Amino acid sequence: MRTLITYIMVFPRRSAFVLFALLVAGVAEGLSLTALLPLLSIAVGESSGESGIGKFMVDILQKIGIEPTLDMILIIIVAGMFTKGLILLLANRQVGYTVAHVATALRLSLIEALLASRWQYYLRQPVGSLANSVATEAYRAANGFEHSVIVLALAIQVLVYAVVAVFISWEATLASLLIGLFLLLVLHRLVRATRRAGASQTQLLRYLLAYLSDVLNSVKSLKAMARDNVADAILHDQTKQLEKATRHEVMSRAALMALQEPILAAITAAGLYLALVIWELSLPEVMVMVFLLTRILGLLNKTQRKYQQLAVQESAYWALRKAAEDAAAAAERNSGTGEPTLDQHIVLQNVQFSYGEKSIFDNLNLEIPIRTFTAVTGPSGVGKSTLIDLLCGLAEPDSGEVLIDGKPLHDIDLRKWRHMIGYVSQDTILLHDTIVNNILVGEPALTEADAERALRKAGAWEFVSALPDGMQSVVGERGGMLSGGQRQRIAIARALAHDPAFLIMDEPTSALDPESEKNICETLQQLSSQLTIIAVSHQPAVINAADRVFILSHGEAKTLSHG
Ligand SMILES: Nc1ncnc2c1ncn2[C@@H]1O[C@H](COP(=O)(O)OP(=O)(O)OP(=O)(O)O)[C@@H](O)[C@H]1O
Repeated sequence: MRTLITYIMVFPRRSAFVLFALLVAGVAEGLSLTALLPLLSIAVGESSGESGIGKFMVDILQKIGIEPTLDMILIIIVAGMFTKGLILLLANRQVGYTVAHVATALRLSLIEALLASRWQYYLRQPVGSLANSVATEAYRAANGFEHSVIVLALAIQVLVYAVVAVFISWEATLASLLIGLFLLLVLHRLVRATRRAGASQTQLLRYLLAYLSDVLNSVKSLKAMARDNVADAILHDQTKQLEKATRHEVMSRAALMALQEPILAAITAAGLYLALVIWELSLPEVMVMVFLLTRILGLLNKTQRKYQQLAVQESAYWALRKAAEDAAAAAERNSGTGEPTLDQHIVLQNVQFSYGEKSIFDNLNLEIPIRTFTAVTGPSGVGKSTLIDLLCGLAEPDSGEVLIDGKPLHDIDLRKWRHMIGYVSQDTILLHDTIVNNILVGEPALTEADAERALRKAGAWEFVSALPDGMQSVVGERGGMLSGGQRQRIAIARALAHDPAFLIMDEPTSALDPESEKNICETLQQLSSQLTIIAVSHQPAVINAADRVFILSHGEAKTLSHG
């Protein structure tokens, strides 16, 4: 029930629209069936001109100039059904479009919240379970939306039907509704069982996909050590559990379907016996009772089946919504509005930083003047990458300041500051695409001329222009058709394409041979006359090429002087 209400509150306009479409279809059906009333009134022995709803219908028909003969009434019923079919077609189309829209809206809300979340939060999210949220959960949640609107439309239809039925026989209507409610209550256990099965499917799918993506990412090393069977066993086990949950769902669904009809038949048979044998009602009266009973109960049964389907899918909606809400709660702070400039220096002043209990910097102080090449070195795990995160605003100091031209970074518009940064990560992965696309990576503001200029600056133009297809050459899977040094130059060109003022490089030469490393270092030295560079590195060649070197140790930075 909560899901149903929530869906409608989250998508009010679309729900109203779909509901309206479904109701119009229902009313069309209702109207065409109302035309049955004169027939029924004849059936119960009322002469069509005397009293009640039959007379009402006859009057209306006569007023619009239609004589209520049997053939005319039958034509109206059939025409009504055709109209209903047409309206239903339009309504279903609307439902389909809306479901697609709901899935897209849910996906986007999660993706946007995640991309806007703090880096530390983002790092903790398993990729597989995110992929699962965006793919399966959004799809299931959108189907849940469809079912909830249908449940609502059917419930309203039951109500409308009951109102019409009261005019024919209030006793039969009351009896139908009471029996219907009793049936709903008796079979509700099956709905609850389906809900539990749906919730465990949602949970298991998350685990399974999170684990699967981890395994697939490291499959080579697992295979090489013949340990893929362990992963295989775990995946096998999780898949089996998922199958079990699906079986429970299928069983409850099938049981509900299977039980509804016989119970309904038994009730109808008992009613018939009572009416005909014990109460000795007339056959036409009994016919009316049976007609209303089966119609109302049929609709109620259908409502419950749809509600059961909603119960399977609702957990996907809640899981997805929780993921999006958690990500939104962990949104990156960007309260700064200051316009960034980089005309003087970047300074870290008395910076303290820790990951939870683990202290990384106690009192970090360092200065990076503009148009210099600064190298940062230190033992593994000392906090070099963390320093870079602080400079980009991906991490915030617990105390102390990151100052850009003397302005605290938290007062500066973070996005504008990041636009001024060119970043080359430790593990740059080139896309299986052309060189130019690898440099522009879809940035609409950049042109091929920017890519060429960046390649020249990165010292890569010589080898790129010598390729048969130049910048249009495809680099292969992960850039496999280029050498390590060439890949690194493409990565540098990518970081330079938007003309950054500050170039950050994490281990720029760790995978290179001495010759390529020397070339990259020369390029960085040349570039430092135009922009500010910081490179994290263990490599002596980089340290020697830099203008200034800081060694991180014990939470502080010490300057290394060299000639
Ligand atoms: N997101 C995180 N949550 C908790 N601890 C972290 C996180 N990121 C890094 N650490 C820890 O903080 C310490 C510093 O990590 P960092 O990656 O900055 O070191 P590093 O000097 O760059 O190491 P390396 O040279 O091995 O890349 C490490 O001990 C690491 O385990």
